[in-house]
Amino acid sequence: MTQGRELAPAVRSILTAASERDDTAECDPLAVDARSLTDAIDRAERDGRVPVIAEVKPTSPTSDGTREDDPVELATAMVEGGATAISVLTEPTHFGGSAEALTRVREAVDVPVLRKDFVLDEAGMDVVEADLLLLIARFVGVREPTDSRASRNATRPEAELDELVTAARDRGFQPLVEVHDEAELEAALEAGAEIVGINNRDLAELEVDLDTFESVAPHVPDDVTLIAESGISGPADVRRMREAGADALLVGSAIMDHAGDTDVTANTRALVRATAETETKTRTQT
Ligand SMILES: O=C(O)c1ccccc1NCC(=O)[C@H](O)[C@H](O)COP(=O)(O)O
Repeated sequence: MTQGRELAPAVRSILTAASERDDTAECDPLAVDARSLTDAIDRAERDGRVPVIAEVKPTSPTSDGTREDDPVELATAMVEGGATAISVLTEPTHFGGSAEALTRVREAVDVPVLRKDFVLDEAGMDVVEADLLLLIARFVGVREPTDSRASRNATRPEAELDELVTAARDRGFQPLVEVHDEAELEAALEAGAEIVGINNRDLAELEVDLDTFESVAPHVPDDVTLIAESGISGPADVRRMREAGADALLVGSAIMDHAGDTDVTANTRALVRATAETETKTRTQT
């Protein structure tokens, strides 16, 4: 799915690192007993909370700094602020994440936990248990060329999106398929995705534009759980994404506040309580 436009150098570097990762040791496929995201969203809606998936994101290529806080303390503080689910970056080199952090977070909270990483094939799934697993449509079927001819990963076959969706479900994960445009959405739906994230961050330029969600969301069938990802900076953006049809929002930077080091409970709560009583969802099936 990456044909066409160039990727930002930081994203190329992320993909190269993903291709060369040695945490994808050959091991038995995981068998996960997953916590349901849709049930968690329903609970939030009943409580009058905007469903927010709060992200433990120590740093990133576009962050203003790094937060060194313990991931468990961050995650429990986010849940205290009303988060419906937690996303944990497990990519170590560019995001400061780890599989161990995810495991500790999942043990500490009772909400669903998303593994946010750059999974390119089935072997990449069997690293750590999580309730949801991110699959990025743009990166499926593509492996960055590696200089390391010795890298055993260079010989792993590339997978198709439908195969990865099935493989994730076979392990018990709920696959969250991330898209950025209509073509990727079509591929995600053809692959059988039931949870779709529209990423407002363009991985070619790393620029964020909330218009992306607004333009792609109307093409998402109503029976798909739809998540607005990236660039949601405050309550006004929450309202905007909800009005455009988001069932839930994935928020990292605005909660982590890498530069300001503010209270993640308060930051989460501000988003969870962003909507007034008059909330509308205008997504229509096409
Ligand atoms: O966040 C980045 O800088 C980034 C750069 C390159 C590829 C992916 C990147 N982010 C991954 C994410 O999906 C976000 O962490 C997530 O959607 C939350 O975004 P935000 O609320 O804007 O931090």
